[in-house]
Amino acid sequence: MTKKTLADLRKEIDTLDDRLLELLNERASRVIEVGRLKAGSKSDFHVPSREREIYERLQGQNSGPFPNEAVKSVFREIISASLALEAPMKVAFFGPKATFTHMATMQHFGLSAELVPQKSIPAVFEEVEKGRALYGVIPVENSTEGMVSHTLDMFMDSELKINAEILHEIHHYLLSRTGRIEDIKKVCSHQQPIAQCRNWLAENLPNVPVVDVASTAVAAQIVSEDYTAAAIASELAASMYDLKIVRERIEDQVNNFTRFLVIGKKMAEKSGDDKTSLMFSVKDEVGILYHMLEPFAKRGINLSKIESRPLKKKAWEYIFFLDLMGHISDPAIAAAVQELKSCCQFVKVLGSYPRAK
Ligand SMILES: C=C(O[C@@H]1C=C(C(=O)O)C=C[C@H]1O)C(=O)O
Repeated sequence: MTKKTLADLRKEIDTLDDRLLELLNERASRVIEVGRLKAGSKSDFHVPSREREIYERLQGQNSGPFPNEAVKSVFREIISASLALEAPMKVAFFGPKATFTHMATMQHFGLSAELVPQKSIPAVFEEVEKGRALYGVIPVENSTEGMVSHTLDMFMDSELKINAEILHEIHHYLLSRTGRIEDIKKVCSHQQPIAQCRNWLAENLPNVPVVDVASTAVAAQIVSEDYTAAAIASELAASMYDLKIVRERIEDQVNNFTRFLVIGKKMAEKSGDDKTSLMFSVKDEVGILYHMLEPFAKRGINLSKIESRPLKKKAWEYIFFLDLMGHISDPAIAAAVQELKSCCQFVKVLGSYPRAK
């Protein structure tokens, strides 16, 4: 058999791409039909449980060599683009553009959703509450810096539900106009990334002043107008502000993850591998901390997090935030939450949603 030449192989790839494109258009026309049916029955356009089913089915049957992770990324974009044909989907996120929240939002919703940056966490809640966006994305905790208390506080007065969580690995990039480390006379960033890259800066740019600014995106913007400055920011900021990467992954700590929440008006459907978030305040009694955990312990329910925040309206009273494994529609969890109500002033279910992997 004669060996295929580069030209032969490229010709075959072109034919395969033609078939893929044809199939994508065939798929898109079915999605448009689904959209018409949904409009007729007034049902939800965006169905995350169906999307999950598609990813899981395809990843389960993929025999390679196309990587399984890429199956999900490719189909996320196909679904994102198809969904945009049914109805435009607006998602508000805590901006500005090129922040880690922006990257996490793109990772979750794909590139065809309309992503709208908001100036504050309360503004994200408001966009969703007023129906101007279908979902909102906000940061809730960082594996090295801890909880974003502002996000937790917002749930005290809001009826929005947590629909999903997104785990995003944080990498910091040193960016500048020239891309040359010797040109750098000043480094700008938000105080959190500065703290997370402290050792790297001390070792590599010991005599360069570090200036803290409002966000990594503001830092990137400053640097886009100053050849002697560098920003610590996301990889996305490099392309958005036309900057060069001086050094990549300069964070001191490996395994630096931020967890984001997707909020919406409805409760997410059960996926079979879910988490539930609760918020409650307890009566001021002896042994109350023991009693509030008892309903979960005796049913063998796994708690993954407990946080307390001062109840602002009253000194020395606290609100608890609890994450547990399982869905609120599971009988054991529903019973535990019911029992918790007997020792609490109030209990609010913030949402049941698929656990991020
Ligand atoms: C086509 C549908 O609508 C949307 C688009 C999907 C897709 O492209 O496969 C899947 C789920 C929905 O978010 C559907 O509900 O089946």
